[in-house]
Amino acid sequence: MTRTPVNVTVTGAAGQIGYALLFRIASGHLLGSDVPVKLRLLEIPQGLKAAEGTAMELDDCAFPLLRGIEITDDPDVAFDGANVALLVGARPRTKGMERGDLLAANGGIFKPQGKAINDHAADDIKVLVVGNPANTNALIARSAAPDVPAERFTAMTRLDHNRAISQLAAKTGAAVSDIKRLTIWGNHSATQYPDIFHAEIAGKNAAETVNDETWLADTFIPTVAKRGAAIIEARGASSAASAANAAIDHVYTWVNGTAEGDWTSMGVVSDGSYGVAEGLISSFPVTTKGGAYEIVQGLEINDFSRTRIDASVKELADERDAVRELGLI
Ligand SMILES: NC(=O)C1=CN([C@@H]2O[C@H](COP(=O)(O)OP(=O)(O)OC[C@H]3O[C@@H](n4cnc5c(N)ncnc54)[C@H](O)[C@@H]3O)[C@@H](O)[C@H]2O)C=CC1
Ligand SMILES: O=C([O-])CC(=O)C(=O)O
Repeated sequence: MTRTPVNVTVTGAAGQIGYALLFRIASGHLLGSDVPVKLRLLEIPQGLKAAEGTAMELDDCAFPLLRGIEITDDPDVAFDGANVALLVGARPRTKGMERGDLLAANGGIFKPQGKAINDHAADDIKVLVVGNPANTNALIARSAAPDVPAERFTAMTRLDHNRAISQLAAKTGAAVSDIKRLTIWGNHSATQYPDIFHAEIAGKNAAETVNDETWLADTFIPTVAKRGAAIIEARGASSAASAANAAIDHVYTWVNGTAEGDWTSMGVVSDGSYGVAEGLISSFPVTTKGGAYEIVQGLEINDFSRTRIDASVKELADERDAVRELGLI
């Protein structure tokens, strides 16, 4: 049977994450090894030539699942009929730029993109925002798309989730595949909270297995939360391949489901669960099935976790207030 290709739009396609991401989408890792895709690459005018170069390389791979590539600097064209949108392109913070300036600059990108998604995307559109500040950029895009169900806008905390699993595996000597039910709460920023109190290592509670609150507070949490900065320091450039890998994992899990007994972390619109103000796009533990996700309910939150979740959610609320003041939402 010939399947209809899925339209996948990638913004910031000529950037470093784009370069690591596009080949894996085209080879079937985003949606599945039997799902053909059509790529739409959105860039700013200065990025179009480099995007064309990447498209030439994609052609040269002769990927059987890749059914077309279109390159444009027009969001209305890029999101026309889009089923999946990966919003990677963002304005990086430059020297002397205040946080408010960064939010304003990104508002100029994510507001029109949200509107273009609202007006042109397919009814089943799923959006992943990677570009930083990812949670608040997702909030801006979502607010500009009132006709799209709010739960279709998500922000990426899967890289943090994967980083936390890897750190926990290294600490305990466990295999990565033995670690389940880890949670990233809050913002994709240094305030994020990687929570191992509900995690399991080979079926045993992770916090009890580790049994070392000093390591948890002073090593594990800051290592995961500041990993992005450590990569920049070491590599001289921000995480690209691991970020692309996490974007693939995020969408693949959203579309294809979490394993029985496990969950993942996604930045999703809060319904008020766990005291996170309704409407904020915050990271939660979620299960996915049939292309939809649900926030895991009923987890007991201890004092150690509560303080840290609250701090990260407060930062999200502050960012929301700042973009509201700027008229972006
Ligand atoms: N959520 C997460 O876990 C992570 C997020 N990031 C973020 O992802 C973003 C992209 O990172 P890189 O690829 O390394 O950056 P990059 O600077 O290499 O590429 C960004 C690309 O976006 C393009 N762009 C800028 N404005 C655009 C617009 N309005 N429409 C379309 N394209 C536009 C630029 O021309 C550039 O080609 C950054 O904001 C970075 O901070 C990076 C790592 C992890
Ligand atoms: O810190 C950055 O700029 C990139 C990022 O989001 C990460 O690696 O987590």
